[in-house]
Amino acid sequence: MIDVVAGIIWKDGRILLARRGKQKHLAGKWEFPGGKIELGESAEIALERELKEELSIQTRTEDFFDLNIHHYSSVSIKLQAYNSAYISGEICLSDHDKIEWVEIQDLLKYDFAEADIPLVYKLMQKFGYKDIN
Ligand SMILES: Nc1nc2c([nH]c(=O)n2[C@@H]2O[C@H](COP(=O)(O)OP(=O)(O)OP(=O)(O)O)[C@@H](O)[C@H]2O)c(=O)[nH]1
Repeated sequence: MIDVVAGIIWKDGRILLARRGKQKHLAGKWEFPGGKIELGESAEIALERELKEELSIQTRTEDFFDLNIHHYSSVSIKLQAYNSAYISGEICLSDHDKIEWVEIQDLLKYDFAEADIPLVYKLMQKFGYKDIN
């Protein structure tokens, strides 16, 4: 099982989504940016480190949102999602090929990695979009 932390990064009422680049596992899928937690590292610090490495931005990890355990055919992941505040830095892509700042009601337009889908539904429900299946 791989421990992964992902950020629900907020700016001006929108959330940052990133699309996985061509050479990656789950290429072309949209995700909440983040990455693998290293041994001995807290989820909060891992998230800030990954966002700096992958997107070149400074963030502050805020509260825990939810976790989902998902079994892909090749790997099982424990995906922990945290709300995260964007602090500074201009986004510079390395592992992703596209980003978008998205309003909550538009989240379902994106083809998410499977492990993220329960998190997306929970997020939408939390903000009052209840009539979704
Ligand atoms: N960062 C991130 N990874 C996710 C999400 N959903 C999801 O299934 N994953 C999976 O979790 C794993 C860890 O993410 P990662 O971005 O560090 O993976 P990676 O293989 O690019 O890392 P690496 O190249 O440094 O080894 C990947 O298999 C990725 O597909 C998500 O929302 N955010």
